[in-house]
Amino acid sequence: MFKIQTLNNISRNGLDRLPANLYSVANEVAAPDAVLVRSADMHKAPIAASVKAIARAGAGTNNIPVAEMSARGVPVFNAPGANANAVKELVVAGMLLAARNIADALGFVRGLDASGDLHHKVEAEKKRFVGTELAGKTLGVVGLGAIGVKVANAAYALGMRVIGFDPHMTVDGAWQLSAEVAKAGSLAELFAASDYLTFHVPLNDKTRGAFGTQALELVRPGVVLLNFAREGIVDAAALRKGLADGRIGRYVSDFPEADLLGDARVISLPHLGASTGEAEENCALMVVDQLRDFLEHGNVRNSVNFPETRMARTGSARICIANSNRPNMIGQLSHVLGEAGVNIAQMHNASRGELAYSLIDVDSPVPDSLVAAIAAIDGILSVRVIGN
Ligand SMILES: NC(=O)c1ccc[n+]([C@@H]2O[C@H](COP(=O)([O-])OP(=O)(O)OC[C@H]3O[C@@H](n4cnc5c(N)ncnc54)[C@H](O)[C@@H]3O)[C@@H](O)[C@H]2O)c1
Ligand SMILES: O=C(O)[C@H](O)COP(=O)(O)O
Repeated sequence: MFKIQTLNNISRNGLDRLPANLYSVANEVAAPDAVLVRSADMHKAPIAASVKAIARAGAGTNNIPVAEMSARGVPVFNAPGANANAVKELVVAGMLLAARNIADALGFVRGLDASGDLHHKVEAEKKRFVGTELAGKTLGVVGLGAIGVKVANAAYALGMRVIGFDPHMTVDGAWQLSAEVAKAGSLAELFAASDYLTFHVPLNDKTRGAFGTQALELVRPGVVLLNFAREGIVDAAALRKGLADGRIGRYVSDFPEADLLGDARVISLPHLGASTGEAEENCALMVVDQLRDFLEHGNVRNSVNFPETRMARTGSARICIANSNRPNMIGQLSHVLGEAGVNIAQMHNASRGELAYSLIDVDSPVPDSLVAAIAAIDGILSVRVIGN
């Protein structure tokens, strides 16, 4: 029986894919085998030594101590693209909210006194909310991954000119991107050309503050800045300076900030990007399937720290080993197996950066003494036996 701890609400349809005879699922679990999480901050509390995998039912994994998990030989999974359409739709809504002054206009109507001539009040005041159209404006998209590509294509379909920047774009992403989206040679070029600017990059040491004081010098006065990625992508000081001097016309964000709540130029949503029934279900289905494949077979799909590793089972016991990616690890492993008289039926080894992962199917049961001998090899991060 595998014990799964959920740190957030996970879509029921996903959890229903965990058969009750094999899995128990709860919020509070002693010694869980795996954790299912969305945005809960896993940096704050220690992660139990029993945890063999963490599955993020969403895209961003900055709430998970991925490097620490790598050092422990624990894979972190996510659900690439599973919530991208939901975010795309909200970004389009965000551009429209800003362009047409919709939040202010709604506030005005909500505050109207129902008595008297409503029609007159509406017609007299509507000039306060005159907006602009998206068509013909230029959108700059930073990060052309699952979300950025969809946003770029949608904006083009709305009649916008679109320019994008992503130095690490995948071939799949390039196939999906409209040929009409122009490629910016640099961030500076993109900043200078954009009426609307949207970020769709993960938060990490390279992207933190990607919109900072330098960007502020380059952007068009009155630019509409959209941040549906992560709060830290937009530098706090640059944002406040840009709003104060009018360089930033509007800031539309999924991450409300306390001191900007009352600022009419700031439109904040409560981290709603992926909050649709469809996206929540897509994410949960994807990561639950990946988690099961890992726990039951050791296979790795869509991990952010482990290499893709899949091998059909031979029906015998399987040893799953994560180790530091350095010379002679396989040599030492096969030596230890040979010493224990255990024959390798088939094996698959893959590496990613500093980590390597092996699946070894063997012809006979794996004694505890062999597991201990493998674990004792210098550089072994984790070892697990399935189907003994
Ligand atoms: N608001 C929400 O609810 C919500 C929902 C989903 C994702 N997100 C955030 O959006 C991010 C992107 O999601 P995604 O599904 O598109 O991820 P993704 O991995 O498909 O795409 C990210 C893209 O950013 C690019 N990139 C990385 N560093 C870059 C840099 N320095 N400059 C330019 N491009 C760079 C990558 O090459 C990749 O193409 C997530 O990491 C997450 O933080 C937010
Ligand atoms: O990175 C993500 O997938 C989003 O930020 C969604 O977060 P959520 O699952 O907490 O809605």
